[in-house]
Amino acid sequence: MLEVRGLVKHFGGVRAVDGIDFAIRPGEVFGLIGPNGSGKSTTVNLVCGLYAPTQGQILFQGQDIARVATHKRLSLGLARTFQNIRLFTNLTVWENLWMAENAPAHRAEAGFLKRWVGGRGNARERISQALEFSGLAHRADDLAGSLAFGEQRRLELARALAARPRLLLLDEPAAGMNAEEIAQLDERIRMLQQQGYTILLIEHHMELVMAVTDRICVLNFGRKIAEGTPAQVQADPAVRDAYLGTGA
Ligand SMILES: Nc1ncnc2c1ncn2[C@@H]1O[C@H](COP(=O)(O)OP(=O)(O)OP(=O)(O)O)[C@@H](O)[C@H]1O
Repeated sequence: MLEVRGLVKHFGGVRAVDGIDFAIRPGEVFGLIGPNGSGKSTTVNLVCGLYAPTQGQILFQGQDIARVATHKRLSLGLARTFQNIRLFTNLTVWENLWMAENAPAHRAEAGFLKRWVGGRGNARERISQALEFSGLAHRADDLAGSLAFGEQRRLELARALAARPRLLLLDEPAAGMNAEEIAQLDERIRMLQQQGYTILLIEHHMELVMAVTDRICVLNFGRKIAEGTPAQVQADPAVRDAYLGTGA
């Protein structure tokens, strides 16, 4: 589904990502973890197109997208949520989803009026489903800015889903959430996987990562130090060393 080969990103003298490789299989939940500053966000930004790589390939369904514009990546089926919530706070919940449904990726498919009345494959129906899935149906007409923090995070997820991605990038979705919200997030990630989504999860909350991922890639100082199942990476001395300084 997504393969990263020899990916490098330097910011001046900082080697934020320093030659990493990994491959995500269709239908899996793939975790990307590592201590602060290890290169996770930079990797996600490279994959979704916010940054151009210094070197390396990003293959999405076999096509090298390393130089493809962000909105085109969205149309190919790559959507993300942000670590820092980025919603249109002056629009309603429903309108935020409608904007996503009508992302540049889908604009060419039908005229405005046709889309507005829900002509293109029932956009309204899909928005309803995204609202239902994220537990926000009762807040559809409220301004996004008036939602509680946890609800805004759910709206971020719903918005990414409304773009109908094949690969969903979740950038620290549990940040700032309480235990109950994290349990709900855990459940939602599993449901999305059952529905056929492929997910790249960047997360600091280890319990969540270990519970929902199939495989994990561990970064440290911009390099991959381990890859494997949750059990394998947890038992890896290099990983324990990177996190706790208590390895081999
Ligand atoms: N735009 C930038 N300009 C310069 N340096 C940057 C930039 N973005 C990231 N870096 C540096 O690159 C390195 C990797 O940062 P990155 O944000 O990718 O790490 P991270 O693993 O996502 O960290 P965190 O867990 O704290 O979010 C860090 O040393 C960081 O300071």
